[in-house]
Amino acid sequence: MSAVDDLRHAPTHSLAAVLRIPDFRRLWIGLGLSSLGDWIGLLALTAMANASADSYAGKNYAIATVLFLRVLPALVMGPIAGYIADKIDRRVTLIWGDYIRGVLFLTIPVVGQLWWIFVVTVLVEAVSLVWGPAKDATVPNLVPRYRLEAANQISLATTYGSALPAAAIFTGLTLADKLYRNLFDVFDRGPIDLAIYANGVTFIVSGLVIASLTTIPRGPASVGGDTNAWRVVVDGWKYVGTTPLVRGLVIGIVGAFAAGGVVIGLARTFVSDLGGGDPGYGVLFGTVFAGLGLGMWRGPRLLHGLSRRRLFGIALTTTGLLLFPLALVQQLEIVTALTLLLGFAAGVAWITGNTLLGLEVPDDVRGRTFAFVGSMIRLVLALVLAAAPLVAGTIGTIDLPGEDRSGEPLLVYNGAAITFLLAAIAMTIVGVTAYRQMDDRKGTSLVHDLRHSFSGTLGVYSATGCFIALEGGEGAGKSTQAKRLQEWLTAEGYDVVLTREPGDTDVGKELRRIVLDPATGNISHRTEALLYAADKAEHVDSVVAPALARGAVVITDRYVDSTLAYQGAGRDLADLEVERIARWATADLRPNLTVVLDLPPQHGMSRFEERDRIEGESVEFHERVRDMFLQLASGQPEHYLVVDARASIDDIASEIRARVEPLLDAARRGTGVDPA
Ligand SMILES: Nc1ncnc2c1ncn2[C@@H]1O[C@H](COP(=O)(O)OP(=O)(O)OP(=O)(O)O)[C@@H](O)[C@H]1O
Ligand SMILES: Cc1cn([C@H]2C[C@H](O)[C@@H](COP(=O)(O)O)O2)c(=O)[nH]c1=O
Repeated sequence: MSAVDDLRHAPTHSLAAVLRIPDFRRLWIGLGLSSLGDWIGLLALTAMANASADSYAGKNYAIATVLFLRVLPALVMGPIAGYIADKIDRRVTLIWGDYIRGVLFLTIPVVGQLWWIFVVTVLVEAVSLVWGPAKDATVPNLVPRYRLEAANQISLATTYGSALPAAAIFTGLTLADKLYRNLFDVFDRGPIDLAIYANGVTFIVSGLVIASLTTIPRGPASVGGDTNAWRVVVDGWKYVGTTPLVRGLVIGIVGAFAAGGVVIGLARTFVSDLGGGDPGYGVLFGTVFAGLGLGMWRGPRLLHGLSRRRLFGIALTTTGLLLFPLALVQQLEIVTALTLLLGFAAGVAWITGNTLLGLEVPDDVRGRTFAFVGSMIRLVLALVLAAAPLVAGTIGTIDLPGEDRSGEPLLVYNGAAITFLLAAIAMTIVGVTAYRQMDDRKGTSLVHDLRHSFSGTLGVYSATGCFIALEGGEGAGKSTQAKRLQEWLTAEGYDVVLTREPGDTDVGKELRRIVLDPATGNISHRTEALLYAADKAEHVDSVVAPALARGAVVITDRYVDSTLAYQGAGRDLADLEVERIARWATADLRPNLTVVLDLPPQHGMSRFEERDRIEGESVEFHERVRDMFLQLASGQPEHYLVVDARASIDDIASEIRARVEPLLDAARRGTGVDPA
C-alpha cells in the first residue's frame, strides 16, 4: 500500500496520520520550537524580574508586572489583532513574526534592564496575537477537512505540552549552574541569560522551518467571525446570564483560571519562601503542567461513569481544597506533590468544562460563547496576575505566636502563602457553586455515583464493524432515523444490519409480547428487568455479534441504555444492579455511538395514539426515563450524540450522518472503532 493510501485509510482521529502530512509536520515543528522557547522565556523573565529587586514586595511587583504585561496586549489589541492578521500576507506574518520575536528576545540580556523586559514582553505578545490567527487560518490549507480536529488537538497539545520540556530545560540549566560554579560565567546573569538566548534562537529556527513550507497560500489570513470584542462580550453576557447551566460552567472555568493565575503569579516568590531557588521554581512549574496534561488525558476516563456536570463541580472543588494544604505546608517536596494533584484536578475541570460547553451550548451561539469565555479568562487572568503579587507583597511576612529554643518564630507565613489561602477559599466557593448550579442528579447521592463510576468497567468495543444504537423516549423518532441511516449507509455501499430491542429474534418476539402487552398487567419490576435482559442476551449472541464480526454496520433501535432508563430510573430499581445484569447479558458489548433523540414525553406521546404496557406509565415515569438518557450521554460525551428530536426528520438525519461518517473508516476496512 502506498504512503498516500496508507494515510487515507488511517482513522480520522489518528494523530500519527496528520503528522505524516509533510507541510503540517513542518508547521508543527515550528510551533513546537516557538512554544518551547516561549515557555523557557517566561520562566527566565520571571526569574530575572525576581533577581532584579531586593525587597520581598519589590520582587513580587516586578514579577506581577511581567505577567500582567503578557496578558495586557490581548485585552487591548484582541479586537484589532484579527483585523491585522486579515490584512497581511499569511506567509509573511508566520515567518517574520518568528524572526521579530526571536530578535526581540535576544536583545533582553544585551540591554539587561528591567524596563526593557517590560517593553519586549508587550511587543512579543503583540506579534503573537497576529501570528496565532495566521497560523490557525493556515492549518486548514495544509490538512484535509476530516483531519482538522486531530490537527487542532496536536496544535493545542504542542502549545501547552511544551511547557513540560521547557521547565525541564530551565531546571537543568539552573541546576547545572549551582553544581558547577563558573559554568555560565560568560553570561552576566548565568543560566537565565542563556535560557533567554535559547528562547530567541528557537523562534528564529522556527521561522526558518516555516519558510521551507511550500503550501502556505499567498494572501491574507481569514480569521472569520465577528472580531468586535465588545459585541462578543455583550452577546456572551446575555446568553450566559440567562442560562443556569452555562452560567455555572463559565463561573467554574473563569474561577479555575483565576486560581491558576494566583499559583503562577506567586510561584517564584513562594518557592523562595520555602527555601528553593530557580531549579525549584522550574520543577514546580513543570509539575503543574504535568498534572494538567495527566488530568486532561486520564481524568475523564478514570471517572467515566460520572455525570460530566458533577465531575466538573467536583474537579473545581478539589482544586480549591488542594490549595489549602499547598498554602499551609512549608516543605517544598510536599508542595511539589500537591502541585501535581492540583494540576490534575484543574486539567479534569478544564477538559470537562470545554467538552460541556461544546456539547451543551447550541450551535448558533457556541462560537460567541467560546469567544466570551476567552475574553473573560484573559480579563480575569490579567487582574489576578497583577493583583496576587501586590496582595502578597502588601501582606509581607507574618510570624505566628511561639518560638523555638533560639528565639526564632516557630512558623512564619509569607504573603504568597496567605494569598494562596485566600484563593483556596474563593476557589472552593466557586467549585461548590458550580456544582450546585449544574447538578443534573439532584436526589441521588454523590457517594452512590462515585461508587458506581469506580465499580463500572470501560466496556467492550467490537474489534470489527461499527455498532450504533438509537435511544430515546416514546415516539422520539428512533425507528424513523434508524431507517434513514440504514438507507444512507446501504446506498454508500456498506453491509448494514438494522435491528431492534426487544423482539428481533424468535425468543425476543415472545418476550416482547409479554413485556408490552397491557394484558400482562403488573409484574415484578425485577421480572421485567430479567425479561428485557433475556431478550438482549439472545439479540447480542445471535444477531449483533455475528454481524459485527463480519465487519457490518449494526444499527439497533434501543439497547442497554433503555433498560438503565426504563427499569433503572423509571421503575426505580437500583441502577447498579440493573446495569450489572444488562452488562452481563450483553457481554458488556457497547455501541461505538449512541444517538439519543431527546424529546419532552408529552410531545412524543402526541405522535401516536395506542398505548402499550410501558407507554401507559405516568408522565413522571417518562420524565425520569428522559433524564436518565441525558445523564448517560453526559457521562461519556465521546460515545454519544444528543439530538433535539423536535427538529425536522431531514435535519436530524443529516446531524446523525455527520457524526456517524467519521466512524466508518473502520467498518470499511473491517476493523473496530472506538471514537474515544
Ligand atoms: N422529527 C420528527 N418530527 C415530526 N414527526 C416525527 C419526527 N420523527 C418521527 N416522527 C413521527 O413520529 C411518529 C413516531 O416515530 P417513530 O416510530 O420513528 O418513533 P420511535 O421513537 O421509534 O417510537 P417508539 O418509541 O414508539 O418506538 C411517526 O409517525 C413518525 O413519522
Ligand atoms: C429495550 C428496552 C425497551 N424497553 C421499553 C421501551 C419501550 O416502551 C418498549 C419498546 O417499544 P418500542 O416501540 O420498540 O420502542 O420497551 C424497556 O423498558 N427496557 C428495555 O431494555
